[in-house]
Amino acid sequence: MQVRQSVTYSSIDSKSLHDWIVKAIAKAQITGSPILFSYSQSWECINPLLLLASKSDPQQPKFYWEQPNADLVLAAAGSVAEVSVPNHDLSDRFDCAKKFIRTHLEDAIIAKHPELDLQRSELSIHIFGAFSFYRNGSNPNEWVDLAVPSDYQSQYQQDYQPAIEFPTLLFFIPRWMIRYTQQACTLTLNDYIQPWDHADEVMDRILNLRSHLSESSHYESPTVHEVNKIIEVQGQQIWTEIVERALTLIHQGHFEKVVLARALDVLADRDFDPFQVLHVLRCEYPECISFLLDYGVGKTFLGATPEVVLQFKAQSDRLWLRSDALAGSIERGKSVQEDQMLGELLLNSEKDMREHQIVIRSICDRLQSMGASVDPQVNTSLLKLSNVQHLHTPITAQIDDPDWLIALDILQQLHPTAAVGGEPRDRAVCFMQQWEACDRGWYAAPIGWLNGNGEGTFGVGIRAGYIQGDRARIFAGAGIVANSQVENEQSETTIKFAALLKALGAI
Ligand SMILES: C=C(O[C@H]1C=CC=C(C(=O)O)[C@@H]1O)C(=O)O
Repeated sequence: MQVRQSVTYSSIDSKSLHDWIVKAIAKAQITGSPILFSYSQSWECINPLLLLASKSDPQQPKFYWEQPNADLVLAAAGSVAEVSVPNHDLSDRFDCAKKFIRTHLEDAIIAKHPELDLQRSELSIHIFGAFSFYRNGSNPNEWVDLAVPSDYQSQYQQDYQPAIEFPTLLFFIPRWMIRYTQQACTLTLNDYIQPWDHADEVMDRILNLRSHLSESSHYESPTVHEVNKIIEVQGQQIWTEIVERALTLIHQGHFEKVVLARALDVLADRDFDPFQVLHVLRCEYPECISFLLDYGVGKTFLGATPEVVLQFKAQSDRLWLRSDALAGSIERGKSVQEDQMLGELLLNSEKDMREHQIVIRSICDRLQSMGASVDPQVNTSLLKLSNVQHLHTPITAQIDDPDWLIALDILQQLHPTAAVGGEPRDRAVCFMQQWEACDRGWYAAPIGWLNGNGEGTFGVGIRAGYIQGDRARIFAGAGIVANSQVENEQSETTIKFAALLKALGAI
């Protein structure tokens, strides 16, 4: 990927910026604590992904989000504040996320270039991050009847400890962010201002960063790698046995549905370039959200997800909510006729509709349990992606609450939906945690952004994987219900893997 990046910017109003900084220092002195300061101006940017690739330091956190159907691209790097909850920490991660947001956004000063054509209420500090699939401290031994036999554990699981460990919560406020829509492109620079800071020094810090971003740059992807090995982490035979075991438990009434994932390790002769991989995904899957999260330690989680677990927007004392029910899959046809025939087959499949209805029901029940009123109008249609088609039902709801941070409680309640967990959830998740050989990490978990205006979107981290140097671990899961056929579920996951395998240059 060798593309010239040319960036220009409108001339900054130094006087106005200086005045804002003086105000922020005065506020920091009055409160006796640092103040988050955010400055936005219009920006001209040809390609935010290239800007991120060329201007971010490998040690810095980075986030990229491209959602064509919402006309939104966000690219951000660096960190002025972050919170992470490691695996062994038993704190409530959703509570930690809420505290983090409150602490940092409460007294923040939000400033803008006088010529930026946006209301101050439209500007906001954005926070990016992800949760892991499993909550910390969850106990997989809760139901002995779902437990794995000890010989299975020793035989298959010990070699497959996660190669890459991700925290159960990671949220960060970036040092800079590009927000790109068809109408406008804005650059936001964030800084923490201390009571003892001098306005001129803060000005220098902000202007230096802006100049760095505005210098024309050039990004050249590292030499093209070659994939030399693909390893099925658990072995196909074992996955088949797990699906059979799940089917037995479904027939015995232990649960109705469980979503079981396979993982592949893809090894190359040199390092993968995550930006290049994401670039392929964003071109191939424009109906999906392309995302990348790298928390600055050489590990990147990326993918192109067709599924939103929660989108929210605060308006007065009300929060508008949307969640996707996505479950039931079939391949794409080689001709228009075959494709239509396969689509009809999926829409009329009793097994797939049942699998899908379980997801709709579980999302609606959980929204209602939080006090939300769910819109009764639900329409199921086909979502066609390059490699696969799905049954898709968007669910919308509203909740009256003056505190938009209730969105995080709702997210906690929704995750994992029955599209990536199962039903009843606790039993299904207990089974998955014990039988799947490798930790899901951030796979199939919420990843996304929110801002201080009470808006946010969290996608489900599927069609995704981790990249660390010359190795990648990718995941694909399938919902198992009564009447699922093991071979069909296996081929469904193979079709789903194709997205990442292609982007990694493995097929
Ligand atoms: C769990 C995955 O897909 C979910 C989303 C859509 C369709 C699914 C299915 O048909 O099984 C899965 O529930 C995955 O891609 O890893």
